[in-house]
Amino acid sequence: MYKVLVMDGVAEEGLAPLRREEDIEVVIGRKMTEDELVETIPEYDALIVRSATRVTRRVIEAGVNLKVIGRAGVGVDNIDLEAATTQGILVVNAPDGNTIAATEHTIAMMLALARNIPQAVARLKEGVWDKKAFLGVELRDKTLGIIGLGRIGSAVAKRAQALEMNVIAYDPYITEEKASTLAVELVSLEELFRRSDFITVHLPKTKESYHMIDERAFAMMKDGVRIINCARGGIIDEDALYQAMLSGKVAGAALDVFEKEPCTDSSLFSLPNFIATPHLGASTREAQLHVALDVAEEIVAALRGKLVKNTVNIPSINPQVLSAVRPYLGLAEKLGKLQAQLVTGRIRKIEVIYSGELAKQEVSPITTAVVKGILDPILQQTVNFVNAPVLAKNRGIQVFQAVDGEAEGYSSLITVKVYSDKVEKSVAGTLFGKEDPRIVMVDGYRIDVIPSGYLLYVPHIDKPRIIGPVGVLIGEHNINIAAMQVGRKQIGGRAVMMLSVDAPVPEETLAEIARIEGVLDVKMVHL
Ligand SMILES: NC(=O)c1ccc[n+]([C@@H]2O[C@H](COP(=O)([O-])OP(=O)(O)OC[C@H]3O[C@@H](n4cnc5c(N)ncnc54)[C@H](O)[C@@H]3O)[C@@H](O)[C@H]2O)c1
Ligand SMILES: O=C(O)[C@H](O)COP(=O)(O)O
Repeated sequence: MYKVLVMDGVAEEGLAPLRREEDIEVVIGRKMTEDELVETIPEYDALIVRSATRVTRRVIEAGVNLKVIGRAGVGVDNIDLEAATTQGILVVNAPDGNTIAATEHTIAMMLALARNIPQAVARLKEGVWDKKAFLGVELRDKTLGIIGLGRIGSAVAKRAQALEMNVIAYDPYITEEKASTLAVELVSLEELFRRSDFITVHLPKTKESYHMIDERAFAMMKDGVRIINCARGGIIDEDALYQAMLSGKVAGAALDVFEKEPCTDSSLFSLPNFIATPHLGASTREAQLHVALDVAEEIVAALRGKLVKNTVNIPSINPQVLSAVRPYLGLAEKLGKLQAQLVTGRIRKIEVIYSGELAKQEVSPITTAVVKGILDPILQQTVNFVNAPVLAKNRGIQVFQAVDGEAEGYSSLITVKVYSDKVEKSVAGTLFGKEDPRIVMVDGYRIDVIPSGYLLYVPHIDKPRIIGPVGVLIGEHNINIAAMQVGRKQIGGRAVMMLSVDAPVPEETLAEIARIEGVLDVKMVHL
């Protein structure tokens, strides 16, 4: 008998796929503290949550019988994925079921903001019939700037166009073709800030997007801009938003999400032109039914050992193919991740070339691992071995796989070429022995680097007074250099330097390195 614990008020009707299984018992859990959950979890085989329950490392480590954790929704920021993976627990989510709900909530927030609806309702309920205080603005002919043109951003664009708004977007990870099928003009972030009357964010919270809308960003915006966030708290700097609203720069803001949730006290609440909802984006009957059904089906499949579509942390591949290619999957993903950090511009094409022994194998899971590595840092949606090719296709990225007999002296070689609208970059890797991964080539230059931790990539001109000064600058910041590799093709020509460092090199130091004469570029990479 399997036991499934369902938390956070996941929709009952959506649990039907679990309830109809005779050997699955469904238990609806009440709100619990971490300690209580740690005490409760050992008897369960599966756990289903929304965003309220924090599935911490302690909870996961206590879940000695846990096989799968299901998130009835998109964001898995409340689940310690690393702990789950280490523990061999599958994490699944339901990324599509609440797209429309979040989209419609965004449109509702935009209209409520434009027409002061929440404020007018509140005043009327106080018994005041005040028409003068709530003069609104129309959406027609206004410019809506969408940051993040994924599932929700695209759906918001369509609806805003129906409201006769001009839609522009910033999303450096989608192609022009994808944007043009939506009839959306892709612009730089600065241009979006300068041109938009309304700005809405629909991207994941990442290191890159954290406080993306800050004091500097507000300064670039039009006077009287209106801001909406139905994505994740923290993308907008709430203190900077407060100041920008106080000064009148921002005419109104609507937040569904906050940096700290639940948020019941904020300086923003004192501003009359600020409206908010308590993370209601996904809270429609339809969305809750869809996400619950999706996740319940996934849990049944996972408990039966069947193929699971929306895995967050573990690949789902045919076991026979997996055992042949498994040793290369980690390397392939790292090569993809490396490319994602080295390439600038919109990626159009990924080419994975297999040489040597590997060319005789069924290599498509390895290609998928490369694509996963490239898309993973970019997308909020879980990228896994099942959906990575579809996600690449949907984003207009072509993926090619080829074999080539020439393995440059290695028993097997994986070469990953990425073509963007700005650059063409090639990296290659191999396994030393059975499972010792190495990056052995960058842009045709031979190197030998372990793909792990922090790497500093410095293409330069092969001449004296480059390697030393780079080392000195890093050393001055007390950062230890663990290894260094230099590859060149001819004396005095172009060369690449790859340093393994024990900590990230600060931005200012990267700028100093870039200023060394003969240094052509500098990039910090984390693998
Ligand atoms: N309020 C809610 O209840 C609710 C409901 C559902 C989803 N969400 C949130 O909405 C957001 C969007 O969800 P989605 O399903 O559309 O995700 P998605 O993965 O389909 O789309 C995210 C988009 O953001 C883009 N992106 C990534 N980093 C970027 C960056 N630095 N700058 C610009 N664009 C960037 C990606 O290219 C992608 O197109 C997520 O944060 C998700 O957690 C909130
Ligand atoms: O990530 C999500 O799916 C949304 O933020 C919704 O979260 P919720 O299920 O807690 O409403």
